[in-house]
Amino acid sequence: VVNGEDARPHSWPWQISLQVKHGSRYHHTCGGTLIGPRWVLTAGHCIWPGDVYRVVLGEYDMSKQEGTEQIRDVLRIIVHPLWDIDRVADGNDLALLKLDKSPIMNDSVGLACLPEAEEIPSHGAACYISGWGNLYTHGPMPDRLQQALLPVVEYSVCSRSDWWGINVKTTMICAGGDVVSGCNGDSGGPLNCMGQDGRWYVQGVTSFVSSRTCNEVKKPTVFTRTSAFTEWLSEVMLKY
Ligand SMILES: CC(C)C[C@H](NC(=O)C(F)(F)F)C(=O)N[C@@H](C)C(=O)Nc1ccc(C(F)(F)F)cc1
Repeated sequence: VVNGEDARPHSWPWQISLQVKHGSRYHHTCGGTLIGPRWVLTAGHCIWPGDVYRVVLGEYDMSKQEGTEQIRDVLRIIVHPLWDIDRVADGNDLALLKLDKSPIMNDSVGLACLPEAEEIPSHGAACYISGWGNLYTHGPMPDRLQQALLPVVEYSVCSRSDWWGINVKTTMICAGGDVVSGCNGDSGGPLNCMGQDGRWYVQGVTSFVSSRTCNEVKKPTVFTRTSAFTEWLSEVMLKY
């Protein structure tokens, strides 16, 4: 997250760290969101065939053992059937991870809400990105979870030719801009928007930023819009 701030510890209890095994060690590769007792939502582009993953919940400061961390193995990975790394602009950048067993729900680990089908956060909606992604383009990863309030950019603006043009679809949400943005390593994490009921909804899954720089003017961060995939999400979680 570029130009964000340290989140208050465990204030986004559904935020997870997706970690990939390299040799004998695991390291953070993407964010994700706990949306069911045994289900984590992340980005399709976070998943590489053959890699071994684990999920760390209740994480805050990556440099410390805080006693709130819970580690789970990934039993099954379902990537959206239409996701294609060579067609990023087509969207569908989603994957569901089934955990070997549910984490213990407590003050540090909890569920995010999924929005209703086709619910679009209004332009004024308060949406926060959260993640351990780079603090700036080619910059360092933070130790502590970062957050930033990202203004939602209407599709009519985001799809202008000098903005994302035809690379943004209505199954995506644009938010942020040239000051605050997501950055590499935030992939798969949530765009947290507060609903009328005062609950937090995961309206987006961090998908892409400009390949030139994370916070580029007229290239807001692009999220997969979860309310466009409610049927697929519920089908998968019911079936597997
Ligand atoms: C691996 C990528 C598919 C996703 C990767 N995502 C991220 O770094 C994050 F954290 F913002 F989610 C990214 O934006 N990386 C930059 C370097 C990139 O490739 N951006 C990008 C790729 C394709 C398009 C498109 F859609 F226009 F084809 C736009 C931006």
